[in-house]
Amino acid sequence: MDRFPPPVSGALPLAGHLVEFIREPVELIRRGHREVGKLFSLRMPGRRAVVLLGNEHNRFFFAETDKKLSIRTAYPFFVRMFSPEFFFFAEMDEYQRQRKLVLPRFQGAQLDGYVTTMREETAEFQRRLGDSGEFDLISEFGPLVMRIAARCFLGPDFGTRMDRDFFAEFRRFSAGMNPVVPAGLPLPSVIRSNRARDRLRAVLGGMIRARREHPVDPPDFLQALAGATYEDGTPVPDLILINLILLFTWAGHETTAGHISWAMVDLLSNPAELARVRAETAEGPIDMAAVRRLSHLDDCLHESERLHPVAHVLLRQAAETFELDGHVIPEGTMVFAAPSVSHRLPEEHSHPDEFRPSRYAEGREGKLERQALIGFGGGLHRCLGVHFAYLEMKVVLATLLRDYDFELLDPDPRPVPGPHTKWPDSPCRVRYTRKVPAVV
Ligand code: HEM
Repeated sequence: MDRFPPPVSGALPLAGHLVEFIREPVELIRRGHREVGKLFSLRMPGRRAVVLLGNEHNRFFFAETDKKLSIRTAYPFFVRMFSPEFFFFAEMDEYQRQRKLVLPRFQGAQLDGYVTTMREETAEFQRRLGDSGEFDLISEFGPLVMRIAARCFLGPDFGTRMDRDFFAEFRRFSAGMNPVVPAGLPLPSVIRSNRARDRLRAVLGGMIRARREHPVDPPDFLQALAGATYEDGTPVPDLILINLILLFTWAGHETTAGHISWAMVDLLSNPAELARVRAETAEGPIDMAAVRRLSHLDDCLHESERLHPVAHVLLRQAAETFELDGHVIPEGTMVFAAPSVSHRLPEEHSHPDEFRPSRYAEGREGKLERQALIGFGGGLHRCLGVHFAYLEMKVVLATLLRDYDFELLDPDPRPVPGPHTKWPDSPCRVRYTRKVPAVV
């Protein structure tokens, strides 16, 4: 097929680009851009693969999702972790039905209810930190984010039902995600993940049944799900409800912990920007009204999303053969978008490698810069938890930066190698000293 997009160099005889993709996907895609441009191919054993870069191609990628490009068949490991006919693995009608159940819980005033939990968990985190010391960002932010998600989605009593095992169990479940190896391969990590999934399902099922027998008022996230029906009044099967809770806890924990860690690194490496954020957080408790005023922190978080998108590649599969830029993309081809590379194209972002939150300032240019960000995806499947994640990152960072002085002990960390979520590689430690008495 000579109209297939040209390949990047470096394919090995049998493995093609697979080994390099597993080790350093971002470097490989950057080289593809340098050598070929914004549309090129990778050689993967037994599969065709192409990479799309830049704003125009990103628009195509999201606009054609569920049309020429399928998200349903793109992440096969997801079916094993959850189930067929669940969320974006389901037919469009069923996906929309399930999405409508939860969308309101992540919008508008509903989000305000999570702020109290986020503040309480951050205060508890600070109690554990004490007045001074050192910590590795991802090792500490990981459990903090997990606790926040568990309490927001499972309620205050999740700890008594799950105890510390919940976190270990959840990590085992999550470690079964592997975007590269074939879904059916019985790797030890996959077997452990399946067992953890089954145990988590049993506990979550018990919690849902308990809420039906003993409802809480006002209803929280779990209560709302326990009593949920579809629009036509049909009850929602328990397996769908359980999977939704697993999905939200899973989809948000490594990603959010990674993003907060990068934001911390970026702010501590840019004292002038940090000073502006501190000025916004100087007074009073970090409640919803305060969060709404944190516009510079918001810009900084967007800049960290641009420079270090933790979901560094997104995947679709060609649902039919189509033409793009004069090339032919056959049905079945894996199609990648790569925020990690697109976000730093010099022709689309000025000073692409510099931390410049002012690029999002009011006005047309600032708006265009924001629209070019795809760290949370785009179109219909844009991250359902984006507002939750931004809220959480603001509450945690604003509180910590208000109350502590930090120093970055491992400057300029590299992203963790490999195909998974790209957080800063350890060690990435900070030293901290409390500067004000706690305000809770
Ligand atoms: C910094 C944190 C996060 C990042 C970077 C992130 C990133 C993403 C991205 C890139 C997608 C689109 C995937 C694709 O198009 O292939 C996505 C989808 C999704 N995310 Fe997030 N996410 C984050 C936090 C969260 C949180 C906190 C939740 C839930 C509470 C969540 C739930 C979801 C769900 C349910 C989808 C699927 C949406 C759909 O297909 O309709 N995410 N996320």
